[in-house]
Amino acid sequence: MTSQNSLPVPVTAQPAGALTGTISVPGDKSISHRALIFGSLAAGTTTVKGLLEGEDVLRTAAAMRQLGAQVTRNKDGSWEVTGNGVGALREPDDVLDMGNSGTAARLLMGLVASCPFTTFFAGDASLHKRPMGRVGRPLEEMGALITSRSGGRFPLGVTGRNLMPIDYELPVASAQVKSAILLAALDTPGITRVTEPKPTRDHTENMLRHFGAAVKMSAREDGGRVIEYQGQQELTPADIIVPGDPSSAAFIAVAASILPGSDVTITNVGLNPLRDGIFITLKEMGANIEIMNLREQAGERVGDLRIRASTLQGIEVPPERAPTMIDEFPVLFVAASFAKGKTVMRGLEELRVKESDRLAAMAVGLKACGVTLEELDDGLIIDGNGSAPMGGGRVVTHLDHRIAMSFLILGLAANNPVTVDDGRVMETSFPGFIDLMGSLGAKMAREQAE
Ligand SMILES: O=C(O)C1=C[C@@H](OP(=O)(O)O)[C@@H](O)[C@H](O)C1
Ligand SMILES: C=C(OP(=O)(O)O)C(=O)O
Repeated sequence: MTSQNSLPVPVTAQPAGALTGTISVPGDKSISHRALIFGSLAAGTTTVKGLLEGEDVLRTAAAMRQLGAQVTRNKDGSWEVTGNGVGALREPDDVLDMGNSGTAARLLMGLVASCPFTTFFAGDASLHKRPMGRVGRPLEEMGALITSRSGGRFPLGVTGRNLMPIDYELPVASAQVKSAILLAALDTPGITRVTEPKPTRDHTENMLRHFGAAVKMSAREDGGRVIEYQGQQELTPADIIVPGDPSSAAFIAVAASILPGSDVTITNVGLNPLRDGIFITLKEMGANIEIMNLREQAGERVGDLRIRASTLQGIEVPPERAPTMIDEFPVLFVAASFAKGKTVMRGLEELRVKESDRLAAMAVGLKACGVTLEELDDGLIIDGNGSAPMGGGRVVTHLDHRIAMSFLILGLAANNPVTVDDGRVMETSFPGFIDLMGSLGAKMAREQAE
């Protein structure tokens, strides 16, 4: 893992011309974590193609090995995961280091809650600030024992037990909490029921089905969803092709929309209807995004995106859409900074507990780049005048990959270069970001060490 063992590497984006070309983005981070986890629980070997080889996912790979699965990379870039069946994990002989990854941390807490041993977890400075009680509480209700620092934060230990199923309504819209409970339910007799008032990404449910398990999902009249899982079903190995990450594609979609003359095609992008809110929102703002070649791949919707530059208008983003684009708000804030008029984005209190407080980090950086905005408790109102912001300045990324990439996109289209203080953290979700952007014509460079 590179991002923690070396000095910060500032990266600068220079104002650029049109972006053009056809590319694909690295694999979906959410699906990649789950492919490794479920592959490790099925008895036999699962081959995974297109796995995201970003630091967050490599943490999950390392953790699954520590828990007794065989996880290997083939020469052709595919991965093989061999498990021993549900309930067959072994006690790790060291702490599981989850690095910067909230998804790895929370999903694996759920997974080990039914294992008859104690698993210790730690992570980086960003992860140690993030709330884990939201996962710890339902797991304790099921019978697991969580020992943590005050406030339920990392580092912590999860002592697994024979669990009881629960009927749990999520207090926050979180696919990580939902998934942690479903993973705890895998080896728990009886039916576990999770209700989500606002539907969140359903990759865990899709993948359980892909591995042959029965999952009942029902829609409520008020728009919520109920997921029921009968524990102790066997999982059958099932090969996976991971689609490109829509959260990564979003950076390029915004860049191509705001850089005049751009015409970029991104092939093989995951377009799960619970992940595509950013593209719907950009289109509502006037972006020219064409979705082509829609298809189904390993239980997930996939398509190609063609994005041509356009003039964006400010809009009000429906707060109920937030869960379908929760990681894309930082780059949407950038798009809104180039739009004409006010863009109102609310219902975003969850952004305060991501890798950084993304509302605060973005507000400070955007203001330093000359953007007019109002920071609310639960969102931002950005008032654009339809032309490029001034840019300039050096932005603090707070160990947050999405803050780093968002400001580099802003720097491409602003009047002056933008520098982010540390680009290493982009490796967590988008390895090769600088080179891929360069292949489209963007100018981004790491500062040379003296
Ligand atoms: O389940 C997942 O893979 C994820 C869920 C989301 O987090 P929350 O569950 O905290 O909303 C998202 O922000 C994260 O990047 C990935
Ligand atoms: C919030 C994110 O990830 P995680 O919660 O897995 O750290 C993200 O990738 O934007």
